[in-house]
Amino acid sequence: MASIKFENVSVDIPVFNASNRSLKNNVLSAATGGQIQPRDSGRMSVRAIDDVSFDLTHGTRVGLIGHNGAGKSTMLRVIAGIYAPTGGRVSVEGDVAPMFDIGFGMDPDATGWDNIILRGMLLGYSKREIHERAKDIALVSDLGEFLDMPIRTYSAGMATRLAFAVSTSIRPDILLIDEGIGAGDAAFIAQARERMSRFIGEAGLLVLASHADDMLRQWCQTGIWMEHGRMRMQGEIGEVLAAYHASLAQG
Ligand SMILES: Nc1ncnc2c1ncn2[C@@H]1O[C@H](COP(=O)(O)OP(=O)(O)OP(=O)(O)O)[C@@H](O)[C@H]1O
Repeated sequence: MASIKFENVSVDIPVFNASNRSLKNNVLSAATGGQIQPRDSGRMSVRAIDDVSFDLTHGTRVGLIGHNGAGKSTMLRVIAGIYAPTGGRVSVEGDVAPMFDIGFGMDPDATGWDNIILRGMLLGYSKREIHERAKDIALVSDLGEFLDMPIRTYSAGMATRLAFAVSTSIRPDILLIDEGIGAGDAAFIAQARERMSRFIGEAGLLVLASHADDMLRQWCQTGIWMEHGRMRMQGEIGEVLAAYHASLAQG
């Protein structure tokens, strides 16, 4: 059974080359971003997540809502184990498939075929399993003979196709999606959306960070509204979106 539990989780990201001079005292009133804090010896850090607690259980499809820099992507990275929390506790049960950081686990000098194996193993396949699936994945990517070429020769859209084909070949317990599916032409996006819908249906738990209301309403039943790294509201997706938009309208 898939589950994600955050207990008073905070994430501070140190920033080493920020200019103190450009940071105004009223920076917290800015509409975007996390909370910028001075650290010892003049260094700065951004509190991207601030004391967040929630409990997501199997069958939940939750949308992360909020302004630019509110902490949505950071939250997904913490769930994926890419960032460790600097405070609090995170427990995640189940296999996680992150559909972002699309170049993660890809080697630009290796061929498309080799990258299918590399990324597949990074997502938890055994060597044998990924070799068995490589042909199907290649078909989905629709990259034909380009699969014999190093992926540094691919366009951004072609690399996305490959990463997407590998990522959606697993059956995840937990699926993490950040915003749009990435670069691609209309035909690919249509195919990707269809494949994604099926993929979402198979996952035990979905966390989707997005600014697109239609996507959030279509795929999520509940929402978490983030503001400057804090959780402002959790509830039924329509209610959370309405409250979020009402706050934007007030300025
Ligand atoms: N690598 C990093 N170095 C420094 N600060 C970072 C880093 N990654 C994120 N942040 C900061 O953490 C805060 C939260 O960022 P995050 O990417 O989680 O926001 P978001 O809600 O996903 O935003 P968006 O909707 O624009 O994608 C922001 O203030 C951002 O500047």
